[in-house]
Formats: sequence, C-alpha cells, structure tokens
Amino acid sequence: MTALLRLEGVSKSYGTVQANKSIDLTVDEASIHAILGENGAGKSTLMKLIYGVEEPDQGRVVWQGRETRIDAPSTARRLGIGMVFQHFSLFETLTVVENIALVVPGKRAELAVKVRDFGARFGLEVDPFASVHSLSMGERQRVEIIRCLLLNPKLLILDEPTSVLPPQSVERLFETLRLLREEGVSILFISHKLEEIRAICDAATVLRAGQVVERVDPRQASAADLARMMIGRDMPAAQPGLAHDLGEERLRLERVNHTPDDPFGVTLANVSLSLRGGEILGIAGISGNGQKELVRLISGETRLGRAGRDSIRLMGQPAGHLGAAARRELGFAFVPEERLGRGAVPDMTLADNTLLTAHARGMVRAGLIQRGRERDYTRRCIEEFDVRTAGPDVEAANLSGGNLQKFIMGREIHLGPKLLLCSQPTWGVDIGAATEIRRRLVALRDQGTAILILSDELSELFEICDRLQVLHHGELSPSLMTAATNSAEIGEYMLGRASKENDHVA
Ligand SMILES: Nc1ncnc2c1ncn2[C@@H]1O[C@H](COP(=O)(O)OP(=O)(O)OP(=O)(O)O)[C@@H](O)[C@H]1O
Repeated sequence: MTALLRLEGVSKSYGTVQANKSIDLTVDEASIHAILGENGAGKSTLMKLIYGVEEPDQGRVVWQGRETRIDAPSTARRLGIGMVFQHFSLFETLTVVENIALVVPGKRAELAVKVRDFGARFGLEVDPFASVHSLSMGERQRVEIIRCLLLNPKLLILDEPTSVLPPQSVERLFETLRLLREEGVSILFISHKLEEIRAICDAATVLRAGQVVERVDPRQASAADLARMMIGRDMPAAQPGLAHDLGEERLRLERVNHTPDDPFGVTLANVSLSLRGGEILGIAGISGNGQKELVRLISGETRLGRAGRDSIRLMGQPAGHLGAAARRELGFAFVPEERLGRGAVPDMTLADNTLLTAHARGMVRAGLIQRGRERDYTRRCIEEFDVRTAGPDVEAANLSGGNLQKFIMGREIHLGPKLLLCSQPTWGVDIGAATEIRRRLVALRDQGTAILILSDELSELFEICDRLQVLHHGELSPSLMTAATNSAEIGEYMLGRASKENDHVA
C-alpha cells in the first residue's frame, strides 16, 4: 500500500508541556486508521498539526510522497484534508445548503443537487433545504461530513464522531465510512470506544504521554489489549456497589409542563420523577428529546416562577422558583454537559474555577478569598481524580477535554452533595478514567447521595443506575428497575414505540 501521509519525528510543545514527542505516523491510502490514547495523550494536538490549526516545532510532514508545510486549515483543505470536529460548526438558523455554501464554492441549487447525490451515494441522506436547528445530531454530523466530501478530500479526520450519536446511528456512520474507504478515501478516527475501533479500523496508533507506544492491527487485538497499551497497565476493575438503604426524597418533579423560551427548544409535558438519597436514577434517550430543558429546570437555570414553586422539590423543599445559587445552598451539585463555558470558565485558572462552586467550603472569609483553602481543594481534586495538569494555576482551557471533565467531576463530588445531577459524566473521558468516575459515583451513592444521570451511553446507565427512565419528545417514561429491564425495552422507549403503561413501574 502507498502512504498517503507520513509524519516523521513530529513534536509540539505548549510552554513546558510536550503534547507530541517525536511522532512517526503513516496513514495508508484507503485505510481507516485509529488514534487512541488516554485523556491528554496528545491525540487532538496531533490532529491539529495535520489539519494546520497548529504547526509542529520539529519534524517533517510528507503528503503524497512530498514534504509539505500545512500552515493553515485552508492549506489542509486545498491538499485534500478535511476534518469534522467534535463540536459542530454549523449555523443553526441557516439551512443545510446555506451552511455548505459558506465553505464550498458553487451556486445553491447546484450544491443542493450535490448534497442529494452524495447523500444517496454514501448513506448520508439529509434534506438540503432543512434548517439546521431542526436536525438531529446524526443529521448534523452528516451535513459536516458532506461538507468535507464536497471538497474531494483524500483524508478525512473524525474527532470522536460517535460520541454525539445515538446507538442506532453509529452503525450507519460506519457503513458510510466503509463506503468512503472503498472509494479510496483514508480516515483518521479518534475514539475512546475500543470496540468501535476494532469494528471499523484497519490500523491503529497508540499514544501515551505524547509518544507513539504501539502500532497495531486493532482487528487482531482485544479491547483489553488496546486498553492496556493505552494506559500501560491492566484496566481497573469495575466495583460492584454495596447493598444500601434508601434515604429521604431529595428530588421530586410533579407533573411539570414547561415550554422553553428558545423557539427550537423541546416542550416538557407532564414530567414526574422522584429520587431518594442512596439511589442513582438514569435518564436515557436520544439527545434533543428534552434533556437540555430538563437539566435547566432542575439546575435552576430555568425558573418556574411562584406558581411552579411546588412542582419541583429539592431536599423536600419547594424549589421551582429558586435560582441556581439558592439550589446549591440546599446541597445540590451539578456537572453540565458543556464543560467549557458552563462547567468551567476557560480563561480562569483551575483554582478560581474551584471557587465558583465550592466557595462555601470556607474559601471566603470576611469578603476575602482564602487562597490556601482554594488551592488545597483544587489540588485534592487534581490528585484524587488523576487530572493530568501542572497544577491549580493552569487555565481551564489548557486542559485536554477529558482531563477538564475529570476536574469538574472531582470538584462537584468533593462538595459531598445531597443531590448530584450529572449530564454525560464520562463524555470524552478515556476508558480507565471513565471506570474510575463511575466507581466514584457509585461510592457517593453508597454514602447516601441521590444521583441523577443523563447519558447517551446506555451501557453506562445499565452499569451504574438503580432505576431508569427514558425521555422521548419531552415526555418521561415510567420508572424501570434496571435489573428488570434490558436495552431492547429501553430502545423501544427511546424511539417512542413502547406503551406508556408498563409492568415494571417502580
Ligand atoms: N492550547 C494549549 N495550551 C497548553 N497546553 C495544551 C494546549 N492544548 C493542549 N495542551 C496540553 O497538551 C496535552 C495533550 O492534549 P490533547 O488535547 O492533545 O490530548 P488528547 O489526547 O486529545 O486528550 P482528550 O482525550 O482528553 O481529548 C495535554 O497535557 C494538554 O493539557
């Protein structure tokens, strides 16, 4: 096979952090090549070097046999390199074809025809005239991929493409990727999901602490082998939870009806749930079915006003009218889905980010910030949650995605909350760290905390939740005991096909 791209001795540092150290990488033509490694191993940095977002400090980039300088994404695109980022870059209020016309030259009508052609050819069907806000995450991803394909790429970089997709759409995406490979396109595929890598990739390069530690054919390795290569030791075993008694009710939603101000939001209808200390309730569902609206209602970002004060109760008290800070004072803690911007302020240090939610832990006295306490708390989060960073003074934006997630989880768990709401607790977190986060959540439950988890990953919900409810079109299914249901039944609820009456109502 011929090499499409070769990196030779490529290095990149950010200040004192060497994110990539003398990396050699060969991507063959018409291959699907996985890049795997723990959080902070240097995967995103490497992709940024290939796509021209950053330039290497050292080393050579050889594209189709010729040494090449990729100094900007526009250069990369011109060479035939496309990239689909984890966070989509589409404008919600524009149509599909309007979004595409921002990057791809051509008349709208011609582009619309091409969108349909590519859609039919690669299983990427999407209506070119639909507004992006009306599309599911899977459809948005298709738009991003089509937009890259219209520029005729030879190499397509996908950064954790399946983390935004419901399980049903993953297999479809894989079919598309296989078709692309048959047409001669190479794909660089970043994922933490080892089984997916084994299913779709024909080569894999494993990074650890910025260096290449292994090159394997993932089809010949087990998921456990791949995990061991990534973390350099055996995977921590999942720990079963202890038998535990339920405490008092910590969260109650009583027939909540709510239409958000956001014109593209989902109306919640007749939503009821009850959660007690010492249990984990998981909310399953395909994203875009009211998860965002539910989280906002519980966290206090959306308030219901006086009339709705009793329809949400926290720690037994009417809370529908309370704001976010007042709810935290009752013992509520919250890990939002968006870690940058909502979970942490990007240009503030980790220590100052600690202060934002943990200030009541003796960090402010007589109006003065107790820097020592702030730093101690931050250091404990960093150490206990194995956050790979130089220390409390590093700005949040400089952490890798998974490491920032670990920090935010640590910060909220350390508060010892009575009620913890987590949205996508292990999103973008590597397999070792995800196991550790789930273990900590189970331990927190065993100490009596009530935990509500929203997650796209059904396997995660089945692993740690005592009960499950499914959100579909703004309505919540009955509560199902995890031990008495299965993924097929939950899947039916996710697609809105299950009957509303159910035998397993808890
Ligand atoms: N702009 C930056 N400034 C300073 N340090 C950075 C910057 N970007 C990345 N780093 C550091 O470089 C290292 C590699 O980060 P990178 O984002 O490439 O990891 P990753 O393997 O993609 O992780 P994840 O799986 O968590 O996304 C990390 O230690 C990170 O903190």
